[in-house]
Amino acid sequence: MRSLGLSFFQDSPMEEKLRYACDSTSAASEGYGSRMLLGAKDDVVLDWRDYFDHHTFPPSRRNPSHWPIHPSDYRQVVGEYGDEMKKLAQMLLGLISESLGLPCSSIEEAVGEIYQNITVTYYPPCPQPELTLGLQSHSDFGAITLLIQDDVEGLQLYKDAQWLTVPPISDAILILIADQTEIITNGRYKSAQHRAVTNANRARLSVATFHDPSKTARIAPVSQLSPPSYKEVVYGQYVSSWYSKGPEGKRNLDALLY
Ligand SMILES: O=C(O)CCC(=O)C(=O)O
Ligand SMILES: [Fe+2]
Repeated sequence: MRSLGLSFFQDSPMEEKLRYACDSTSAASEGYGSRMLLGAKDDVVLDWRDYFDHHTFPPSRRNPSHWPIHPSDYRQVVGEYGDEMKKLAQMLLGLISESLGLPCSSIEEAVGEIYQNITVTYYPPCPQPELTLGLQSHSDFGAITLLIQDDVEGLQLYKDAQWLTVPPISDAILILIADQTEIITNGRYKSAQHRAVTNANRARLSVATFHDPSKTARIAPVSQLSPPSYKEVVYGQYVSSWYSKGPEGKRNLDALLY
């Protein structure tokens, strides 16, 4: 999966990449995009990254003709990778449920049908890394994210009021709890606040596989873990507000706290 992503970003001519350009006016649309955005003060670059987003579940959203055609096994590998990651995500949600004394299916039932997106992110070397981030501080807004990275440092986690660099173990799958799991477990599991930094010398690649509820799902803490500390939210409204206000750490989740 990583080598396919790298091949797309490093070997495809720009003209080929732009054939898959996503709709930059709508959030998380499928395809190739670049977020080398200028901030309000027009000399501030917000995110230093290129990415390709694939919609892989439910099956009705999966349309491999939207994905790169080179290398020749690209579409098949993305499909199989999505299938395996979904099974792993379901197993993990089951184990998290059981660890809280809940039936194995509790969190998955609260999430409902799983929407899966696979985002390959390419962070080119950045000539002045001290001026920008690869990806600003956020927690993922869905239920659970499975992340793989290459051997280049860049991912950082916020813990105990400081940023810790995650060792880039290239054959590990990193599990990131996301906001809806924090709500459903009533804060017993916390979503991970993270960001990516850039460096001047080496490009970095990561593949994040997000598992989210449907936009119409109503998400609330499970009744067994009451009294609820978080207000119920319609997932689609949560995502819209996340995109319109921006992440700034975990402020969108904090806004739901009683
Ligand atoms: O590149 C990384 O390691 C992190 C990517 C990420 O956090 C995201 O896409 O939400
Ligand atoms: Fe993330």
